Amino acid sequence: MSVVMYPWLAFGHMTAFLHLSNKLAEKGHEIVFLLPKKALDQVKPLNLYPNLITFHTISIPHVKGLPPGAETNSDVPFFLTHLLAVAMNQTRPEVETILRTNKPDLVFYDSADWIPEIARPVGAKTVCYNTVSAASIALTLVPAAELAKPPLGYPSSKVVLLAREAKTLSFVWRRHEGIGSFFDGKVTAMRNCDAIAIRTCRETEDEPNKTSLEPRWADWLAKFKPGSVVFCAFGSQPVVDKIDQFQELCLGLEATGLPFLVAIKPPSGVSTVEEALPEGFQERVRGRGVVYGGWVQQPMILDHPSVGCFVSHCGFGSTWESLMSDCQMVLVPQHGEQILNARLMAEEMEVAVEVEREENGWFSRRSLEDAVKSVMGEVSEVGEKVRKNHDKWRCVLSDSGFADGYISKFEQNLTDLVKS
Ligand SMILES: C[C@@H]1O[C@@H](OC[C@H]2O[C@@H](Oc3cc4c(O)cc(O)cc4[o+]c3-c3ccc(O)c(O)c3)[C@H](O)[C@@H](O)[C@@H]2O)[C@H](O)[C@H](O)[C@H]1O
Ligand SMILES: O=c1ccn([C@@H]2O[C@H](COP(=O)(O)OP(=O)(O)O[C@H]3OC[C@@H](O)[C@H](O)[C@H]3O)[C@@H](O)[C@H]2O)c(=O)[nH]1
Repeated sequence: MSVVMYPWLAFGHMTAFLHLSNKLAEKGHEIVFLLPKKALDQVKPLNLYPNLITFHTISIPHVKGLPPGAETNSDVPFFLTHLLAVAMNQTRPEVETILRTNKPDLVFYDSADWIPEIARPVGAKTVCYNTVSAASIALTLVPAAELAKPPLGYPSSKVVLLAREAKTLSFVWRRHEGIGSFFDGKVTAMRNCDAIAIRTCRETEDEPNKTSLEPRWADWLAKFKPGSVVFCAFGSQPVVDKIDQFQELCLGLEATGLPFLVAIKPPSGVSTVEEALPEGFQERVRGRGVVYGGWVQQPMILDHPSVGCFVSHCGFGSTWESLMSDCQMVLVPQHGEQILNARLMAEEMEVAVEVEREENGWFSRRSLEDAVKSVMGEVSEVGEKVRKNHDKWRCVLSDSGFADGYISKFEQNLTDLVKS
């Protein structure tokens, strides 16, 4: 089959689409992968089948209100995400031309809800591929009487939001000029496609990677004892918005006394992470702690023998990557969808520890320090419990028959869809 993929302009989505592309290419299918120019450097190394997966860069137009040159979510503050959706909508003519030229059998998309309208005339079937958890979809898209009330038949009493956390979902129904609401867009995307796919269960992020870890990090990590370093990463988007919370995070890691590497975007109001660091912090942690504002090779860092703990924001990509690693996991989710991923890991599967928050939703350096120590301490009941459960899950999820079964069935469904 020939397939075109056009994911939402966020790394968490692009990487998930690329992992699926690898699985389809492994079966011999051809993929044209559409993405903004700026994302190419990060996404290209994940391509395991360059003979079958071709990247095609799309020009993302400037929209008033977006930072100049913004092309992906990592260039855009969270509260302006809707403008990135406006920019993506303006790429429709370019994508239409690509579909007319390529005449694919299938087009995969998640956010660009107009894809079915331009795919149908060229005879292509469409798949709305959801890269976030089924729980997040259920709580945001199934209309319920109360905000974020789980719909009928929802299988968990633990993967839920507290009342104050549910308030963060108000953006779902907020209408924006020209694009309507997030809810409208997602429902249109789901209604008009020929098939809905959801990324769930065994993930593909544990693919062997062809490149090696950058020497600057490999050399730095090699200085520390096996399993001793805390790696903290908050995804590709700026998520810790407030400078005070950013500093609590740094101070909490400092207080653990362990070596640590943080990869995070700067908070609002500053342009580099260095400007936001607490006073005297760099001098105090020199030699054992680094806070870095650029892109790092996360899966490879998680795989490094010196790394023993992953402090994560619970993006769904990072959630799967941490599950497949053998790091202890500490969770500091920032938004509704990430909070649900955290509940799944901490409450339902009991493989991780979620950092406690105060009534106002903030976490303190002390709560972060406690959470890290609870999983890294040599004699810790909690640490032992989550490690044991995590080992069990990793074993189940890594079994090769497990993943292959899913992919083969999925490929068969796609073949039937194309023939139908
Ligand atoms: C703060 C607001 O953020 C903006 O959200 C965009 C981000 O949305 C993330 O997550 C979701 C994606 C999907 C999806 O692809 C398909 C679905 O059927 C449902 C969802 O739901 C969510 C989701 C759910 C709950 C929640 O609290 C969320 O924050 C998101 C996506 O992964 C991320 O990459 C996007 O950037 C939103 O546009 C809004 O304008 C902002 O104010
Ligand atoms: O420096 C970096 C940052 C990120 N990454 C990779 O980029 C991906 C990030 O994806 P995540 O899903 O974890 O997080 P993001 O915040 O980028 O994603 C976004 O879309 C997916 C949603 O589940 C998240 O809630 C949303 O924030 C991961 O595969 C991670 O390994 C790096 O390799 N290096």
